[in-house]
Amino acid sequence: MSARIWDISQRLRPGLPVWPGDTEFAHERTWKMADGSPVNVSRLTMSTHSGTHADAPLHYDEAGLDSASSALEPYIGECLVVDARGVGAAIEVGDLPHLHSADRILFRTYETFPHEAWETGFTAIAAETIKWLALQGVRLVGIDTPSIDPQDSKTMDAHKAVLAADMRILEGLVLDDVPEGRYELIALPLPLAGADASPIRAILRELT
Ligand SMILES: N[C@@H](CC(=O)c1ccccc1NC=O)C(=O)O
Ligand SMILES: [Zn+2]
Ligand SMILES: [Zn+2]
Repeated sequence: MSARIWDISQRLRPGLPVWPGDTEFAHERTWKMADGSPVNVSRLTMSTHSGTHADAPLHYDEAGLDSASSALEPYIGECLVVDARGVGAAIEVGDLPHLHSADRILFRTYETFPHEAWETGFTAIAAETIKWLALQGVRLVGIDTPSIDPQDSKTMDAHKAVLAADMRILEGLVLDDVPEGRYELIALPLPLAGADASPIRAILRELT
């Protein structure tokens, strides 16, 4: 019996809700079998932060690594899924369970993931919480909302705290069907040279 897999990735399709003002998701057929081409080929137009994605340090640090340069270790390995529903504007240190040892933490904040509409006022992560997680040895933090900072943030305090601790970030996860607990995370960024983020196919696999 193979280990159970949870797909925690948004479906990338035209109409995907994106950050206000960001690039809409689109794909266009550039070679068509219907027109006699031997194959169908398409072109994608999308934001680096479309759907479920991994921020690269370059997103919040002009001198930071791009998506093609980051080590892969943070994005694959044991993780802890934490239910943070109802905590309000930001996940505070007091909202955290006793972590034991966790290298990667994923936070669920939505009762139901808003697949069809952009939701403002989403839950962020307080910078103090990022600093505390870094002291616990956490290398990667993930969340089901579009950002670890509030939508109107101009100082990006949580991203700056991630930078100071050289942690990695996943955003736009879909955790509705995932019970709290420990899993194997596989969520690798694409080697997109020069990119500030990368779409990912994020999955959780049951630990055996
Ligand atoms: N997923 C992004 C959201 C974000 O910061 C953003 C995305 C598109 C355009 C502007 C953005 N941020 C601030 O203006 C993040 O890393 O938080
Ligand atoms: Zn992002
Ligand atoms: Zn981010």
